Amino acid sequence: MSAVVALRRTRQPAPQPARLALLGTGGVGSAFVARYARLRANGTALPEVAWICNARTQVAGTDDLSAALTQARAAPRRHGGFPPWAEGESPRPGDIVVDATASETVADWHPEWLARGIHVVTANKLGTGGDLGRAQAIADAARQAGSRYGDSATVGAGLPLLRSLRALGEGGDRIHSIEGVLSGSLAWLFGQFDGSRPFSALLREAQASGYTEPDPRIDLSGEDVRRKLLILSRAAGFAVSGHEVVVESLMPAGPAAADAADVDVGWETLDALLAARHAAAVAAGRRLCFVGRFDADAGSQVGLRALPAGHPLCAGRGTDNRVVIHSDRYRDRPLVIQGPGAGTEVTAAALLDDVLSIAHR
Ligand SMILES: NC(=O)C1=CN([C@@H]2O[C@H](COP(=O)(O)OP(=O)(O)OC[C@H]3O[C@@H](n4cnc5c(N)ncnc54)[C@H](O)[C@@H]3O)[C@@H](O)[C@H]2O)C=CC1
Ligand SMILES: N[C@@H](CC=O)C(=O)O
Repeated sequence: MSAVVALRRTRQPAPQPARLALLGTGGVGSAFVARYARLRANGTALPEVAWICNARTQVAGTDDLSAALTQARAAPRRHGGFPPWAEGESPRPGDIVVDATASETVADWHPEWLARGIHVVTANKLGTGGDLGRAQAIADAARQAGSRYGDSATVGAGLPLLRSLRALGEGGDRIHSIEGVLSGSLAWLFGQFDGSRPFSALLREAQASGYTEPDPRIDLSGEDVRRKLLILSRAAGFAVSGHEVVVESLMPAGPAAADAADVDVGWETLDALLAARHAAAVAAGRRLCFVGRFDADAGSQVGLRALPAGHPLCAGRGTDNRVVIHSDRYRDRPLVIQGPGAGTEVTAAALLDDVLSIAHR
């Protein structure tokens, strides 16, 4: 006769629903809130936004997210001290932090959150495109804690670049090279620049359209492309350090040395410089393209190139990124991925795609 032993069950607390914390209420953060509200209104199940934060304040999420966003954006400047979100209630395991800042401080928190079981979704490239140690700490923390790192907004504003590289690696392919136009703002600028309007005027337009970094020097110095190339090559399995990427900067000395607040002051110094490069390229039947290249054997470079007008890298339009990947299976004919690679709306959409993929897993 068998005995059925009733085991007394220890009562498990009901799992708490995941919440969202949005850090950053600039162009991308605001577009995130607008898209979030649209998706919710259409019936998409999304975690509640518990906090909206920026460098100045933290506002509790309410049903009226647009009002919470307005309140956060209107908060007065603050000087020194911990960021407001670091002083309040912490997210708990299972929550999702969305990083729509360009902040080193916030990027430094990525490994810490992941280690605590908090998922991170980011447009901020500094987490995996900056210091190699931090990028490795992010990967280790996510693996050990089982938390997720949504990074599709960091390169190509959500184009299927990182996921394609990872799929190739998982399928046993070694990546040979990754080359392309990786800056949406510079693609747009060099596509528009025909000598009829000063480069500085176009730059201000790109800035107003939300294509550039908060500090456009990050684009013009090639730093943004260096970060993206590092993110891509690291995702392809190569432990590349920033100093291994040879970068040609477009920055003239004046704006390079200016305070961030005065950064608009010297853009006119770019005009003559780039007009001369443009005229020389046109005279040779070429087009200016700002290109990043990672080669598994020959290293990495970033810089402005004058390419034959029919060159495959010149085929994009507007803010298009165009990336050419060679791997074991794509040895002779590469995989080519092209599409809009900058802009607050596509970037916010990429962030929400990552949130949805984590929330609905
Ligand atoms: N604009 C685009 O096309 C794309 C942008 N990105 C990335 O998105 C991020 C945001 O870009 P934007 O919205 O244009 O910048 P933005 O300058 O308009 O906004 C940045 C926000 O971050 C906040 N912030 C700064 N330090 C903070 C801190 N310590 N704690 C909390 N909040 C802090 C600021 O208060 C501000 O609200 C950047 O990392 C950028 O590289 C990524 C892909 C495409
Ligand atoms: N400033 C960046 C924005 C997206 O990453 C770019 O120009 O591509």
